[in-house]
Amino acid sequence: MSRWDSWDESRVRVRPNKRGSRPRTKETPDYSSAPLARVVQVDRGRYTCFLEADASAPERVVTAMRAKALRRSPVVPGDIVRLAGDTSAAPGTLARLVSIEERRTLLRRSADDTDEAERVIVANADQLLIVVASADPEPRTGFIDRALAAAYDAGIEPILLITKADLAPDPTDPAGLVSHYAELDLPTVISGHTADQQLAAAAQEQLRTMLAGKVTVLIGHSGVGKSTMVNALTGADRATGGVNAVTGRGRHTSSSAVALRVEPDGWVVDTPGVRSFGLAHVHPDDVLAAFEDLVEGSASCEPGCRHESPAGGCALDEWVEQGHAGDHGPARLRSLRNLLHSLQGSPEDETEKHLGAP
Ligand SMILES: Nc1nc2c(ncn2[C@@H]2O[C@H](COP(=O)(O)OP(=O)(O)OP(=O)(O)O)[C@@H](O)[C@H]2O)c(=O)[nH]1
Ligand SMILES: [Zn+2]
Repeated sequence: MSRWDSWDESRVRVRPNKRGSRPRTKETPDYSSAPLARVVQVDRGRYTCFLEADASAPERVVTAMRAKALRRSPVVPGDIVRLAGDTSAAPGTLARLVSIEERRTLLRRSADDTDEAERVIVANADQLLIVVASADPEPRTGFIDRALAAAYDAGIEPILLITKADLAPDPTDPAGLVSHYAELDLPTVISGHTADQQLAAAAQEQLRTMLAGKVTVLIGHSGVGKSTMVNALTGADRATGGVNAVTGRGRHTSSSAVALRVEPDGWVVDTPGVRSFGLAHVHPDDVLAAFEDLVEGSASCEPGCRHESPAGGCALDEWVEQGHAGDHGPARLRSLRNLLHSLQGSPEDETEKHLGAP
């Protein structure tokens, strides 16, 4: 056990509050003036945190460990935390992570669909960027539907990124995905290589605009082009599949999510170990809530309706037939049912085979 693990929070001396007014016990020190930081990576009990510039220091990346009092509190990338102790970021220093701010959103997954024990992937995300390739590998709507359901459940805005449009016969609607999701109000970006194997600039600019000021989580199967896009947007030098094929070694040094900055004020979170979602924790009503044009129609559903069919007591079919959701109502209901159906399917392989792994 390191000395950090045995650090007793109750014995930490805290400087007297300047205002001198707030009561404080030695069991619960007041950390409300400790600097806030964003957790960008978690690796075996070490938390890499990003601190904005303040009066005393420029922006910096600080490594922290959890204070004893937080030993049972999960801390995930995207968490906003307070740091005490040495926050200088000088080599060899460790700060103490002393509190976790309330999370605005939580992107979770279940270990599998029958396991209710859910796991948090990322905190405080605003957007989920669902990345699929036009081809190589072929896109699967089941994967997209599951990701959409997870996003709606978490209250996170989904965006669809279709890569490798250069490999598609119709680059304006690669793999027919644009028309397939036409009823969903799903912002969609289409990207591809130009003739000289460079990423088309237009898609990068479009994404850059959508990512500004937001925390955006990327999810997609191996090889769809996530690293290629992340590198282009962040300037980060993350290994890509191509490089990897040359070295023949597994490319991920860590399977944990990592947040990278998109200048000037956006963040992308890459989730190398997560390729799909178990959705056991997602309730149909949380998915329905994202369908603002349909949700009102559920007022006449049987209590506890899972919105599967009129036979099951669902009032949505009648509502849509009566035209309440407009011309697109029937198609929207079909989209909703696709997503709800995906809640029952089994999750795809969540573990990823690393290139070069035995
Ligand atoms: N033709 C084409 N190839 C692309 C495009 N974007 C990426 N690629 C290639 O697809 C391969 C995989 O890209 P990566 O960025 O490593 O994919 P990834 O999603 O990060 O894959 P993992 O790291 O395994 O999860 C690389 O050889 C890229 O050069 C594209 O728009 N068009
Ligand atoms: Zn219903």
